[in-house]
Amino acid sequence: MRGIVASPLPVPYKRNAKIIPGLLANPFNCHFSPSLPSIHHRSPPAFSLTNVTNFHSHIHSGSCTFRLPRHKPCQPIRSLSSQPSHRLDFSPPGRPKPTKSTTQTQRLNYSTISLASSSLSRNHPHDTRGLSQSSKMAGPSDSMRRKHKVTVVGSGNWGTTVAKLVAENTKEHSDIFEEDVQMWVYEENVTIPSDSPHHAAVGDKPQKLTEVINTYHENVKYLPKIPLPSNVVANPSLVDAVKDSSILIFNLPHEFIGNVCKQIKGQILPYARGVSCIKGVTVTEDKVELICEYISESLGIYCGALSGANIANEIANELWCETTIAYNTPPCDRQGENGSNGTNGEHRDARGQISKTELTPLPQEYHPLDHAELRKLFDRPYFTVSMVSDVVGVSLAGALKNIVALACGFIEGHGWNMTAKTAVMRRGMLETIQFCQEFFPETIQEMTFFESAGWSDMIVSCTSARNWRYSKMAVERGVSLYEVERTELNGQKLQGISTTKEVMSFLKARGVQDKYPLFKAVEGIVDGTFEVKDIPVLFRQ
Ligand SMILES: NC(=O)c1ccc[n+]([C@@H]2O[C@H](COP(=O)([O-])OP(=O)(O)OC[C@H]3O[C@@H](n4cnc5c(N)ncnc54)[C@H](O)[C@@H]3O)[C@@H](O)[C@H]2O)c1
Ligand SMILES: O=P(O)(O)OC[C@H](O)CO
Repeated sequence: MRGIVASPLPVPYKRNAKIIPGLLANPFNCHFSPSLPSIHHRSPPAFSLTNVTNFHSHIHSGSCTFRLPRHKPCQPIRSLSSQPSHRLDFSPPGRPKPTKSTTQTQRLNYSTISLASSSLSRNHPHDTRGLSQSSKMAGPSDSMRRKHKVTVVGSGNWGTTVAKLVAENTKEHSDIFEEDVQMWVYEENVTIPSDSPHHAAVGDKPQKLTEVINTYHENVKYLPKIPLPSNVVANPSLVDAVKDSSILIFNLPHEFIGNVCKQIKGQILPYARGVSCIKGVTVTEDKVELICEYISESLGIYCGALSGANIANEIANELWCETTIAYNTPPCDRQGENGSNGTNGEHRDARGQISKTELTPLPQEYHPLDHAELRKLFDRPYFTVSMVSDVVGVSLAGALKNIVALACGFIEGHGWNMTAKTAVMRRGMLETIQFCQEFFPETIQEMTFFESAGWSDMIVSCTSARNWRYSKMAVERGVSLYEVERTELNGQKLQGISTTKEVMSFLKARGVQDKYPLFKAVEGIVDGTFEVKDIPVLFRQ
């Protein structure tokens, strides 16, 4: 995996302006209402950046219509009731509807186009209909089943927040999960802040972060002032933290995942399953890989992806939001009615191909692990989980929005406001979708961009998350992003710079960087070869 080699952002972000050619116009006309009570569509929207003209969107009440470019044939408009699979599922704050609702199942089926051949349907990796029921009918009774042990690998701002909510759920579902949740902490010495109630006990004497967490049940450095459940167990040993865990939740800045995987390869249960909450990509020479795929291949396990419009501090304070989990239960984890696993360890990768990684089936003595169980692990009254199958859309939307968030910070730091930012968000989303279509055409499902992992994350990231906030600050202060990260973030990481560098190095290796003018401009601004003031020029070409 390539390291992060972003050169420091030169002070002014301006001189030597280079005009970058060719932002493309837009592919679809979209009308939508904020409440989206129904959707009428002519066909799944085509988001291609080619053949596109006159993008415009406006809000009106009552419906959302995707209009294809004129030359494309349209199917008859069907009402929501006759086409529930396209329905956007808005659960109100509080407990979500039962997992196996018709809507949910049918919506999941929409995300199956590339693999939905009849010969595959029996072990269709995306089809979860009735799975829990059959799983529960088969094999040992629930009370006899082995519980899943859960480890969160990472303990930053988001890692600690996810450990908190997962630990609340393991307690609540202690029939399925072991109550204690291991949380691997990259050990460091911390000083307890003077305004903390724990300060009096130790003063300014440096303490080990793991000991502080386990004593005071608070991550004073990365998630201060949030009480953690006592069943979150901080562990400074990575190998010990993952030992015997059947569920591994990866949650650390993406630049560290390579080293983590190296350390735990061969040290985990062969049938462990993963969920990556990491927003980023890995690039090796001219190959781009999803983080969850990288984890799968490095460790020989299946790994899904969690991503959404999620500001850790808000969720830690139990302010409601939603998220998206993409998980394709491997066929070998589906227990048949006779209690036997469905197949050998074959499963499909993010490109829809048979994966080179042969999985070890999850033993039947365990509770099955599918959408229903994952929802039990992650869903909270303040954290509504939507389960989908599109790992590509969920992973890449989560990674690429960080590039766009930097652009929006630059824009605002320059003095422009919300209207300019929405223009940049729109362009950024088009390039994101183009990227997915160009490099993962086999499996990408455009409806994913209407999940929390899609547009919602784009909006929140460009208006209130760290990559936006600190790139704005860097421009306002005329200092580099690295400088701001070092002085303002107290050890937290901005994922946008490294993602920009990695994505651009991949695009350049392919010779297609000019097809992504906004991404290219962000790299130019970071490197000092493009001026923020010239961003509008991109929109005129
Ligand atoms: N913070 C959020 O609001 C949020 C929300 C959603 C997703 N995410 C994503 O979650 C992932 C994790 O981010 P975060 O916010 O928890 O992290 P963070 O930026 O808050 O913290 C940095 C973490 O990296 C660890 N670290 C430092 N050096 C390390 C090393 N050499 N090896 C391993 N770990 C090291 C630190 O101990 C710390 O836990 C990122 O991909 C991020 O984009 C973050
Ligand atoms: O704070 P950021 O910029 O890392 O973004 C946090 C989340 O990804 C927003 O959904």
